[in-house]
Amino acid sequence: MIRFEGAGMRHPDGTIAVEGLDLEVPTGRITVLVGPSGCGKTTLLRMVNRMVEPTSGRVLLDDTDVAELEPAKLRRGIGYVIQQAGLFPHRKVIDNIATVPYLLGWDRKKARARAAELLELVGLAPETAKRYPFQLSGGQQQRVGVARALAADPPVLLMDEPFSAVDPVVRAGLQEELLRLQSELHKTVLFVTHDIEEAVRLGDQVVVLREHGRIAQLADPHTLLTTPADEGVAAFLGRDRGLRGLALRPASGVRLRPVGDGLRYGGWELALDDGHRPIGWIDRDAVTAELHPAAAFRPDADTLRTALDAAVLSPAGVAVALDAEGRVTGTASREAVLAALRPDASGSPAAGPSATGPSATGSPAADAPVRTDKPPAAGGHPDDTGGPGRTGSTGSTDGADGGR
Ligand SMILES: Nc1ncnc2c1ncn2[C@@H]1O[C@H](COP(=O)(O)OP(=O)(O)OP(=O)(O)O)[C@@H](O)[C@H]1O
Repeated sequence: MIRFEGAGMRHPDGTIAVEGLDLEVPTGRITVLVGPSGCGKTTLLRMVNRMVEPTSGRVLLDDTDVAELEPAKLRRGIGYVIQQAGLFPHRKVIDNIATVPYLLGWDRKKARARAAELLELVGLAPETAKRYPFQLSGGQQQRVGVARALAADPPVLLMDEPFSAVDPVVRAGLQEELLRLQSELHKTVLFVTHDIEEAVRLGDQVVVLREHGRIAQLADPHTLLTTPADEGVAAFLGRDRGLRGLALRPASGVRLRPVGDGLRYGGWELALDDGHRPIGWIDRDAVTAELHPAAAFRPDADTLRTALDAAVLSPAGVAVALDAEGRVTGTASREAVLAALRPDASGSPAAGPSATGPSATGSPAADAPVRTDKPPAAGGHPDDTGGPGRTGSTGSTDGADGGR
C-alpha cells in the first residue's frame, strides 16, 4: 500500500503544487488521480518514486517512508510509464524492455528472454523486438512502455497519462489491455489522467482532485457518477455522467426475449445462418432482400452501454444477444436494456463496483446468469408470428418487444 500522510510540495518560487494530502492507495488495485491541469497530479505521482521530494508530510510504501530508501533502488522496484512512452530511441525494443533487468545485473540472455515474454504479454508480435522505437506506432510504443515498466515485476506501477498521446480507438485498446493485465498481475497502480472517462473505466477508486492536490471526492466509479460530492465534482464529471455509468454496469442483468418466441419484430426479421448466428435484419416490406447489420452484445461479457448501443443501432429496435460462439441467445429492446438499470434488476451496483469492467474476469455481477423471460400465459406480441421454422409461445413481459 502507498500512503500519503499530510504530503505537501511547495516549489522554491513559493508555488504550492500539493498541500496536506492524506490518501491511501490500496495494494493490488488501480487508483486513478483525475483533475484539472495544474492540480498537482504529476507532483503526487512523482513523490512516490522520489522524483519529487515532499516539502511537508511523507509518503509511505508498505509502511516505510520512501525518504529512507535510496532513490535508484526504490525506482527499480516501481514501474513508471509516462506519456509518449519515453523509450530510448537508440535502443531496440527488446533492450528498451530489458532496461531494468540490465540495471539489476541480470545476464543478457535472461533479461532478453524476460523482455520477449513481456512483449507477448502486452500483445506485440515477436518481430517487434528487433525494431527501434521510431519504427513503431504511438500505441505500440505505449505497449512497449508498459512492458518496460513491468520487466522486473515490480509490485507498484506509476502511470502518468500513459495513453493520452494516442487516438481514441488505440487508447480504448490500451485501456482494455491494462485491465486484462491487471486481472492477471494485481499490481498496485497509481494512474494519472485528466480524462474522467478513462478514470471511471480503469479505476477501482477514483480520486478527483482540485487545486493544490486537495481531494474533492474519493469514490468507486459508480458512486462517483451517481453521487458526486458537490456541484464542482458534478460539473467536472460532465452532463452525461448518467449515460457514462452504463459502461460500468454488466449487460448480464438484461432480461432477454428468448429466440424461441420468434425473430420477427414489426416489419423486420432477423436472418440466421445454419449455426444460429445472425446474418442481418431483413425488411419484410422491402422489394429487395437487403440485409441490415444486426448489432449485437454479449450478456456475459459486455456492458449495458454496448447493449443499449446495439438496440439503438438496430433497425428493428432490438439488440441481438449472443453467446461466446456468436450464436443468438435472445433479443432485448431498448426498454429491456434500460429496465436493467432499475435498482431491483440483477447486475445492480449492489454487486460491487465493476472496476475492471464486466469483460474482465472477477466481476461478480458479470457472472450472474442471464435471465430470460417466461412467456406470458396468454396473448403475445402482436407482430410476432414466429421466426423461420420456429413456433411456440410468443410475447414478453418486460417490454422486450420490437416494432417500429
Ligand atoms: N518547477 C516549478 N516551479 C514552480 N511551479 C511549478 C513547477 N512545476 C510545476 N509547478 C506547478 O505546480 C502545480 C502542480 O503541477 P503538476 O504538474 O503536478 O500538475 P498536474 O495536475 O499534473 O498538471 P497537468 O495535468 O497539466 O500535467 C502547477 O500549478 C504547476 O504550475
